[in-house]
Amino acid sequence: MGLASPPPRQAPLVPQQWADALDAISTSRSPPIAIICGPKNSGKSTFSRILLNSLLKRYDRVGYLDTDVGQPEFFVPGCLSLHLVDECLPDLMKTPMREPERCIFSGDISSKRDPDAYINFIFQLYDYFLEKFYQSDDAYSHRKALLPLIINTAGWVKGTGFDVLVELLKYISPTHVVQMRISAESKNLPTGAFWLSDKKRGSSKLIELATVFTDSFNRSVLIRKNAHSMRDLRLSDYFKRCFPSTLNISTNKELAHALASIPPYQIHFSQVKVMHLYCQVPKHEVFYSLNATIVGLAASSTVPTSSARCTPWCVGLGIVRGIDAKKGMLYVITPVSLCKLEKVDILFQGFIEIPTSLLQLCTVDLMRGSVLKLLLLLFFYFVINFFNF
Ligand SMILES: Nc1ncnc2c1ncn2[C@@H]1O[C@H](COP(=O)(O)OP(=O)(O)OP(=O)(O)O)[C@@H](O)[C@H]1O
Repeated sequence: MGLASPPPRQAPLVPQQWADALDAISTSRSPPIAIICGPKNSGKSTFSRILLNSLLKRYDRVGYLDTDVGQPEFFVPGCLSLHLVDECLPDLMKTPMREPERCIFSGDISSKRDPDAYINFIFQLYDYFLEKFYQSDDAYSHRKALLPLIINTAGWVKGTGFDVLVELLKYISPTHVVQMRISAESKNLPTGAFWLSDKKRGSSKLIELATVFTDSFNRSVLIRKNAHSMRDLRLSDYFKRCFPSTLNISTNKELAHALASIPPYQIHFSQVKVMHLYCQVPKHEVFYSLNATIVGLAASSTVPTSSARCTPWCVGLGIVRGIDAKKGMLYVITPVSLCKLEKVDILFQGFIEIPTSLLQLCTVDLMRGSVLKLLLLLFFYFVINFFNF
């Protein structure tokens, strides 16, 4: 019987069709490279997580390429990241934040603004995975253990998203393509190997899966997530890492106060190059434009030399808390360790916004400081004037 409104669950439902697919992928002879695609909210992430745990029964480590910049699985919004997971996920309904093996700052929560750059970011992460973890090393008479890879995609079905997916599938040529399908056919991807021209025969195994929840008319019931608040939550969780875990920060208010009082890193303008990813900023405004924004921190020394289209790896995010134009200083808060930070010489700026709850409270804190200063100044002004009089 179908479920009209699925209740919140502690563990995912794994129907037989899903179980068979998991079995087929995880017992394949060579380490699988599986791409999971299909409409939004159709269960791609849930299936990917179950697959991850399933593969960890056979492999010590599993690669996970997170391409959804709007709702990332393991890292922060605006980043594409490659993870090497070596422990089963304890909770399959949500994933904890993880430090990525490699990360690229795209600076946006969608691929639409610059699909070409976005595709190149995925290729760069994939090429890195292939080179490091998917090539046997016969020249040294011992074989590296190859790792399987899961590539979870955003809900790309139509328009630019569809074109991005086609490019991705052509380039990667995965061993398995898992396609989630819902009952509304017009919202699904085409069936079969839609990314290949007729003449070619692909080697990928195609698996089509139905979503798990249906109503009494057998129509798919999709559980929508609040993407905006999930992004804010991820960013808050990330910046909580600026503090020791022993410090009990449970509300956004506490986090905002803590962020407002932490001593920031001081970076001289001359130490960094600012790269605006989606807009041009007049030269004299470049540093001012960073004030109160989130930036991607990267080091030019990390640009992979293998390809012309490569971008420097991102080591993490920072909040530019203030700018002192006279001293030529930027004040940045970040959980990135000092040894990584020392190599950072690029600040990427895109459209990743500081969660409003943090921004308002930070501003209130800063304003409170300014108001106090103003009151003191007024007080001294009146005292001086009073005695002069
Ligand atoms: N097998 C399942 N068991 C329990 N809940 C599920 C299952 N599949 C999906 N859901 C629920 O449906 C919602 C959407 O699932 P999920 O996040 O996996 O979809 P998605 O296709 O990855 O979405 P998006 O494209 O937005 O990233 C989630 O709340 C998830 O918990």
